[in-house]
Amino acid sequence: MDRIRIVGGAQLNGTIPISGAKNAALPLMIAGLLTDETLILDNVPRLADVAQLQRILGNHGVDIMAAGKRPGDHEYQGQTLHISAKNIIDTTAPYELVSKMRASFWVIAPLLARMHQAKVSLPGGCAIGTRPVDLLIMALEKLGATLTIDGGYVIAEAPGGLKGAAIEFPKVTVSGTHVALMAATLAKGTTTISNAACEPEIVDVADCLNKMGAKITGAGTPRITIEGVAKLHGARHTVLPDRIETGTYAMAVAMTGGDVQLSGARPELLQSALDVLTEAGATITVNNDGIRVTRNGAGINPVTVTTAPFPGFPTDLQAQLMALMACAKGASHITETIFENRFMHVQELARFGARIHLDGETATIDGVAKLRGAPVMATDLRASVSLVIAGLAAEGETMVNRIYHLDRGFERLEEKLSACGATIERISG
Ligand SMILES: CC(=O)N[C@H]1[C@@H](OP(=O)(O)OP(=O)(O)OC[C@H]2O[C@@H](n3ccc(=O)[nH]c3=O)[C@H](O)[C@@H]2O)O[C@H](CO)[C@@H](O)[C@@H]1O
Ligand SMILES: C=C(OP(=O)(O)O)C(=O)O
Repeated sequence: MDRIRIVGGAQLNGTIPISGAKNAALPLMIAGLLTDETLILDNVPRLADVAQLQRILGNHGVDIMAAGKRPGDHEYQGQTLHISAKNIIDTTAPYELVSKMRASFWVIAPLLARMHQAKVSLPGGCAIGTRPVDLLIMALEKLGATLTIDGGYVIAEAPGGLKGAAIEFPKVTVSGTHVALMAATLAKGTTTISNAACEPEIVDVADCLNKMGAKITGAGTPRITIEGVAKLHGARHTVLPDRIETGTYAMAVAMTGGDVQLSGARPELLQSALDVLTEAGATITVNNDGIRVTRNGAGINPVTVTTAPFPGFPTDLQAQLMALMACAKGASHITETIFENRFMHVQELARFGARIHLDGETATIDGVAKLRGAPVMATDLRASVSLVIAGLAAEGETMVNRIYHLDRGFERLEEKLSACGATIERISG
């Protein structure tokens, strides 16, 4: 199994290009199932999750052509995918494929909307909580589908097609909103989604669906309205920049000190995190090319932060913030409200000498003057990268084991960080 070796202590200085967002690219690829014409997606990141979804879509009969750099592209352009679901040959998404990645479960929505049937294994994904799919099932039932669970599979049927309905989510759910949105585009009549997730990735998917001929208004607000159409067509769409990757590198710079340009980043996608970083003592400047993060000399101020759905502080940056606060001048408090078990990084950060006390959903972090490198490993994506950040700031050598999760969500992590002066390398085997 691959590992990442880091020798910490150096400041980060230079430019980091921000990739397309994993959490937008995945539902956008899935939306390709809604049409028999070709959907072209630009700026798709090269990630293990994207490759895995290509396999899953391939199993349904989808043709995917990947093109790399084109003349005129700058060095770090993401890949372009041509997704053609002309013939869907299989409406089953098997356990072996779906269990590796949570978002793959969402294929249930377009399959049901277009083919009126789907059999999809219950999902896997990051181990950060129980992560049920009851609200996704509720939304599809509201749209007139019949769903049963048998042998670990959700079997969904809507023989006469889906019908528009009023869907109200009792809690904000990104997955529920994606599924309801995609399914409703081809339903007969009008659907309203209340208490919808407002995450930028939902807006990106809605924008793409509208380019494909869907009639969606209100995406980015808690109330989305979808007027169903009989057919969607092909379109071309560019995946928005990854706000979690942006926030992760911003926190890395805040922790090590230095001066880094996050090229292509969009500040409005992570304002709450940028505000927290400013409070912590980093200087954030917005310019034409993205966001510049600097921290010179001064120490890190402690903060009190609670994760919340967008536009609140994202749960996907909670672990990284905790790494940063491990070196703050005083006690910080971080409360996780989205996932009940997203603290797997606490015991690993302790290996660096971090002092973190967990009480229910709140972690108290007593900052220490210096972290020291250590062998560590993590069981989820953002926890893994929090260990990389801690390793960059720690004195001495850190070995991050079991880096499979990192490859799911961070494109060319070692390359981007070494270009800014970090000593970081992948050790294969
Ligand atoms: C691929 C992707 O985009 N993943 C993101 C997505 O995950 P995901 O879409 O899985 O997260 P949700 O917003 O759906 O989950 C939020 C909360 O609702 C609960 N819930 C969800 C569905 C359901 O049927 N029943 C239920 O109880 C979940 O357990 C969780 O406690 O949004 C999360 C919250 O911003 C992010 O951390 C993930 O990175
Ligand atoms: C939790 C995440 O991914 P997933 O929902 O695919 O597990 C994530 O992107 O941080």
